[in-house]
Amino acid sequence: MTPETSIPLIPARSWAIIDSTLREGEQFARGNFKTGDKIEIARLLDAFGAEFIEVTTPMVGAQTQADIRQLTSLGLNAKILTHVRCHLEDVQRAVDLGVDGLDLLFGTSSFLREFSHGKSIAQIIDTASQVIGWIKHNHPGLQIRFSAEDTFRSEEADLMAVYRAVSDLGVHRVGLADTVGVATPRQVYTLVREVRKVIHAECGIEFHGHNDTGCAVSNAYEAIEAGATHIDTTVLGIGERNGITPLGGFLARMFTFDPQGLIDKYNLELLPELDRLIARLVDLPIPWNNYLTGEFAYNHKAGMHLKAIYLNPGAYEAIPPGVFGVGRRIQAASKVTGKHAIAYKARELGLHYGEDALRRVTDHIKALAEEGELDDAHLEQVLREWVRA
Ligand SMILES: CC(=O)SCCNC(=O)CCNC(=O)[C@H](O)C(C)(C)COP(=O)(O)OP(=O)(O)OC[C@H]1O[C@@H](n2cnc3c(N)ncnc32)[C@H](O)[C@@H]1OP(=O)(O)O
Ligand SMILES: O=C(O)CCC(=O)C(=O)O
Ligand SMILES: [Mg+2]
Repeated sequence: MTPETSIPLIPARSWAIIDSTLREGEQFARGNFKTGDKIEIARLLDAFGAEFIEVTTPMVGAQTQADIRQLTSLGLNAKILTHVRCHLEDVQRAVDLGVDGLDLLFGTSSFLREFSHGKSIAQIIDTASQVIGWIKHNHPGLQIRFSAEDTFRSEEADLMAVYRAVSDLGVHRVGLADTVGVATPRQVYTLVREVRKVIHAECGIEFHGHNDTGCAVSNAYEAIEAGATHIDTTVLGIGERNGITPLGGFLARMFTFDPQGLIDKYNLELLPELDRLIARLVDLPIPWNNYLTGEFAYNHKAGMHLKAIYLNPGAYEAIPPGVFGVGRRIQAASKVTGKHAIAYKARELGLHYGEDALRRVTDHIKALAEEGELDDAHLEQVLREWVRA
């Protein structure tokens, strides 16, 4: 079987991951990583192939500063960015910690202008100009990103003024942040296209999407379709409230467009280890329906599915689990099973039935399962006894 040819090609080389487990993830209810945890997370993300790792602002305190220093001295391939307010003091504290870049932000919505920092758009641009100017003059090698926090509740004219100004000031990326998770995929697509028109061609576009309304993955996808170059993720999606675009969900989405590109770019089989590591550190189970690595993400049960799965797993799987280091589970013991699944199970046990016997044992198994749970061991027992009977 050849894959569907109508799937568009979005080359994996056209975008990069900024994993923010060590920044947004620290804003998760149970995210409070110790130095050793941070090193373990950073090393695993680096081994996975994440292009960027975003860490918390050094303004948090002395321990966080020391941790950033440790992380930047690990010699990772991933570039380390620190997330700081657009404020000279924060920036000056950050530049000596060995980071590769600074992710600046300033809220542009009326909510944040009124209730967070109290600055007008003109004052935001003026401050951005001072801060960016200072970085470029004193630390020209640092990457600079400027994000308009709460982008999707900001006035479009204000946004365009801010993005045009910071692009003219020479930032490497601008950021669009769906801070309260309210944006729809179409809004994200449209706004990214608009922003592209006012910034310089070499300036990247980053998207940061919260998941309050369940659109974090689709919004990240739409951002890329519209020309975004960088997507913020966290492992398992941890972050403020119910979090942001999860690394695994985002990769699952993008895999379908350019499987080989993803395989070449990342060590995808490390994803389960990353998910397990973060689940352990935040003391929560991996959700049962988690993208790719959830306990039942590759569980197949219905008879109609099983018949086809045995012939070609691609019939009911968009993404082959082995690529991400996970296995599939065939659940043949249930009331929704069918004769093909039962024949297959029997063959695995070295048992063979004629057509009639297969129909009868299948019906018997379905009836048993309708009365109560039937596990694999019980199914095996029934199949063996049936042959002897
Ligand atoms: C949507 C997001 O996730 S944004 C990132 C959120 N990240 C963080 O908050 C990082 C962790 N934060 C901290 O450790 C602390 O909040 C600090 C060190 C940054 C600041 O601490 P404090 O001085 O005690 O201030 P506090 O947190 O109560 O209030 C926020 C301050 O930041 C200011 N501020 C908010 N946004 C910005 C901005 N983009 N640029 C500059 N200043 C800003 C506010 O005006 C307020 O300062 P003010 O008291 O002078 O008005
Ligand atoms: O800096 C950014 O772009 C994102 C900040 C953030 O976490 C948010 O707006 O939700
Ligand atoms: Mg956020």
